[in-house]
Amino acid sequence: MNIDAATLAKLYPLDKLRPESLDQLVKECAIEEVGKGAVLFRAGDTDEHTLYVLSGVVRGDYPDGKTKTTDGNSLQGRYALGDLQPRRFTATVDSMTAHILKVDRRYTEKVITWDQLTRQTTFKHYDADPGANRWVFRLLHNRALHKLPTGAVERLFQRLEEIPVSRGQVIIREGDEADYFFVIKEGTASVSKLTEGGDAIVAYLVRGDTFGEDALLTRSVRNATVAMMSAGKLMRLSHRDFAEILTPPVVDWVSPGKASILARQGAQILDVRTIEEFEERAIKGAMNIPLLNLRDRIDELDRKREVLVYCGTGERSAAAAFILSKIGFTSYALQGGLSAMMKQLEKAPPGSKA
Ligand SMILES: Nc1ncnc2c1ncn2[C@@H]1O[C@@H]2COP(=O)(O)O[C@H]2[C@H]1O
Repeated sequence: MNIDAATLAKLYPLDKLRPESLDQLVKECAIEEVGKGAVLFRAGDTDEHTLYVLSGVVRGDYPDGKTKTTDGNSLQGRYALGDLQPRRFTATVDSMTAHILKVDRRYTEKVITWDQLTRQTTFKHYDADPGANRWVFRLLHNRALHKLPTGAVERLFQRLEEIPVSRGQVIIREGDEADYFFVIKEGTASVSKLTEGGDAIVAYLVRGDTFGEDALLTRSVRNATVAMMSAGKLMRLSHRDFAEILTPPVVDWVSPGKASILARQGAQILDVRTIEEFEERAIKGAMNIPLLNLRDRIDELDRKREVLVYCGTGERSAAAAFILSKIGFTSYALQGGLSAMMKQLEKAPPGSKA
């Protein structure tokens, strides 16, 4: 069974979306053909997907013994299957086969928010040309934004300010004070760092990519130079708006007490200070990836486990938690940094019941 925008347009609440939003969402959808007895989710599960029964029959068994049936060939198939989280019932395929459409719940929510926002006549960033809005859909893939409540996504788009940029223009210079966070609306940019051998390009950025968050979060100077490789447009967010809208929902702070519980439950402990600082004193069992190397060494972390990040005070760990969130890690930044954690460990060493 193929999925196209017309199929999505029959489903609630996707039927309200603009064609360009449906076209983007189609790319994120998967249809699975499953056989009788397959369990789609269990009561109590929490997961990232919204499911629709496109064909076949699915039985829902509630913990109290009640059951309900969803027939994909009837109107019921137009509504998401038991969309509350955690799941209220166990969903099992009851027909010989069923076709189940699966889509990332949080991405869908963000697309719906953007779509509704652009219908407001006061909204300044909507462009009737569908191609001109591609940066938005790419930006919405940024996993850090998935943590933003709907109101914050609206505020983010309202406060972004568009600026035209020319080829070769330096947007951020390594060592400068920080003022703005940027999203690329049109064009490409390079990120370079000063090395002993001169400037070295470390990354290329394209439409929908973001940059400039490190210095805002660490309250230090820019750690790289970002220059435009082509003319284009940037969207920028002031330091103040970044701190108000993006930092609180994206960076999850934990107290030393909660951090010890996370560590006991198997979270990876990541120290983002320099090698010298790490060698002098560190939390037992921690791995060291200095903040400046984190983007290049991300593969050393286990994506399936939570990451507890710490540094000296909390500022570098906030930036690290932001970088990790962007690519889908569940990460926490330790409030108060290493010394707060050391005090906690003296009170309750690992393995103790406290
Ligand atoms: N290796 C990298 N890959 C991608 N982006 C980077 C890399 N290093 C630095 N940056 C970005 O370049 C920006 C320079 O300014 P900031 O330090 O505020 O934030 C930095 C990051 O957003």
